[in-house]
Amino acid sequence: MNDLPRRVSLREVGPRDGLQNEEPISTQAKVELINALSATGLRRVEAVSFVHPKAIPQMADADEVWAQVRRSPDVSYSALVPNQRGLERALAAGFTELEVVVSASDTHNRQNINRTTQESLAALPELAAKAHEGGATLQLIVSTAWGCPYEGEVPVERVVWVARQGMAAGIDSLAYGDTTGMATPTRVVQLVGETRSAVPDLPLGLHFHNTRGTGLANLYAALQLGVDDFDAAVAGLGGCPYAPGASGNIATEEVVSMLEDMGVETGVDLDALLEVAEMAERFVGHTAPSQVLRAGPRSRTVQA
Ligand SMILES: CC(=O)SCCNC(=O)CCNC(=O)[C@H](O)C(C)(C)COP(=O)(O)OP(=O)(O)OC[C@H]1O[C@@H](n2cnc3c(N)ncnc32)[C@H](O)[C@@H]1OP(=O)(O)O
Ligand SMILES: CC(=O)CC(=O)O
Repeated sequence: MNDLPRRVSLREVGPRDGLQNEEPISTQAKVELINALSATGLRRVEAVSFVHPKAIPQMADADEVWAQVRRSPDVSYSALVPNQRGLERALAAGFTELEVVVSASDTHNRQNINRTTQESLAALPELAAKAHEGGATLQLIVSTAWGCPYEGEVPVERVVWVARQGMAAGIDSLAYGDTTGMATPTRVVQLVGETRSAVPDLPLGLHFHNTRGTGLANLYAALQLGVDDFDAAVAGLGGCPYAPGASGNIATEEVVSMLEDMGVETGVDLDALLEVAEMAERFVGHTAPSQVLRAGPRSRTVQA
């Protein structure tokens, strides 16, 4: 086994990515979910997105949710934005960590953001400047980084070109989104390698969906390259309503269960997280994809 990072930083995206693909749940339930996640040892939570309420009705109450969350001093909360209006709303709400999403493939960007990739990228320098003026950091999340549900393959050069544009625009960090779970370990190694050559100083996080069952294998491949920053969603919820076939993120409790057993610290209390995963499942009203939620932690035994 290659040397692995001693510790990883997990960003919990359940309250945003997890809930954007479900029937809307109440503001109160969202607040309870974020509060409960904040008490599990998770240090980063993407709480809401400031998008058009017609595009994603599930996030229409982002301001109310954020106003009611009991903010833990141990947790950094962030918000996803698609454009300048979203960024202004997020700054006005008091967020100091923002993510802007741009897809590497034009077709998904048009479906999702109603702009070409180039149009979204052209807006980035101003977004980064406005974020910094407002005292916030801005991460660029490049969606469809390993493939697009409309266009299929997305060339690595295209994805790296988007990353370079982001760096030139002044973003603080980069994340790649595997929107519909098209990554495999080989493709992860290739894209991470090319990205490190192209933008070596840009901190890189990875956001995997488990649509094709390769989520944890992808994470492990990245871990072996020293990547130590990952998104995951409680109970394995998630998916983009503008990406047909998209399904859940890698489940946070699966990531924590695997990593802790491998000696990689996450800082997360697995038992506490599993209770929150049960809560999330209750809130969405159906069985969630997480397998650790079904099977329980490795320490769980049954009577012989
Ligand atoms: C891979 C993933 O999971 S990404 C996350 C999931 N996907 C998403 O969240 C999709 C988000 N997409 C969107 O919200 C929309 O497509 C947008 C806002 C980006 C673009 O929509 P457009 O209709 O092109 O917006 P446009 O700039 O033309 O503005 C139209 C109206 O929307 C308003 N608007 C624009 N952006 C926002 C925003 N972020 N929040 C609220 N209202 C907005 C404008 O003020 C304008 O209002 P007006 O008609 O009263 O003047
Ligand atoms: C912003 C995201 O949610 C990333 C993705 O899934 O492409």
